[in-house]
Amino acid sequence: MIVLKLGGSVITEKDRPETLDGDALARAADAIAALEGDEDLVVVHGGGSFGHHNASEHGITTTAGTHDASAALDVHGAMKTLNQFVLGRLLERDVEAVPVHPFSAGRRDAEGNLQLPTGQVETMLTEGFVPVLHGDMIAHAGEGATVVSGDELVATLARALEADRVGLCSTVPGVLDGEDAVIDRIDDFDAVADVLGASEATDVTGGMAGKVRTLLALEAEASIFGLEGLESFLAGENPGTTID
Ligand SMILES: Nc1ncnc2c1ncn2[C@@H]1O[C@H](COP(=O)(O)OP(=O)(O)OP(=O)(O)O)[C@@H](O)[C@H]1O
Ligand SMILES: C=C(C)CCOP(=O)(O)O
Repeated sequence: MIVLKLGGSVITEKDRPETLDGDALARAADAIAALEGDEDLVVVHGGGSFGHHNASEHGITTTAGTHDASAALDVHGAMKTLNQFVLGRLLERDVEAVPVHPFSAGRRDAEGNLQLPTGQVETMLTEGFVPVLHGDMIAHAGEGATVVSGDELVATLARALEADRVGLCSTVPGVLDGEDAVIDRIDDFDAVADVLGASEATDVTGGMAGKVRTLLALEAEASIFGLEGLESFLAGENPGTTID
């Protein structure tokens, strides 16, 4: 069982609102379609230039919510638009991709912890589908609705489904050190904290520091790599940075 996140920074042009990077998405879809064997795959995608701009305009983050349904739907609608593009590129390649919209499926409790039932995802997998989730809005006790990042969804799914492998395909070839070289392995947040930054583009969910923190908390080993590493990751290798 593999849980794979396609970073919004890879599949969109993150600096230009609601702009797809069609070539990059096609390459990612090619790599997924080439996955051999009968390994289960769950795909999660991030927002990139879809979702983050809308959330930022409304002042919505993962902790600061809104009770304004039209603001929530603005962000959710942008993410559904991107989800349609991702599904479309996968379907064109005969990947049996089906959507799961987290806004309709999960919630956060008053402490902000994500609760995401996964029965539908498990049944989809058993029936031969590739579930495709995405960063989204989510009902949040006491806050209205907040943003849930694709990274959080990956971590929650990996735990619930007992994933063997977790991959984050981003726009960088891995986590970079102070000299921009890829760090091979990270097992301690403090050892790398000073090189981990936010995203360079509009991003309400935490950039690289948030990713490393989230992945370190997982039991399964995880990899962060660029588009050029996606095929080898799906083939069982460990491109980029391994987080354990
Ligand atoms: N030490 C680091 N190594 C690599 N990237 C870093 C580092 N510090 C900060 N970054 C930034 O983190 C970005 C990746 O995080 P980002 O959240 O944008 O990725 P994503 O998950 O692909 O996109 P999205 O959040 O839209 O889904 C890089 O593009 C880079 O700007
Ligand atoms: C709704 C939004 C902003 C999606 C956030 O998902 P991410 O790009 O994985 O951080």
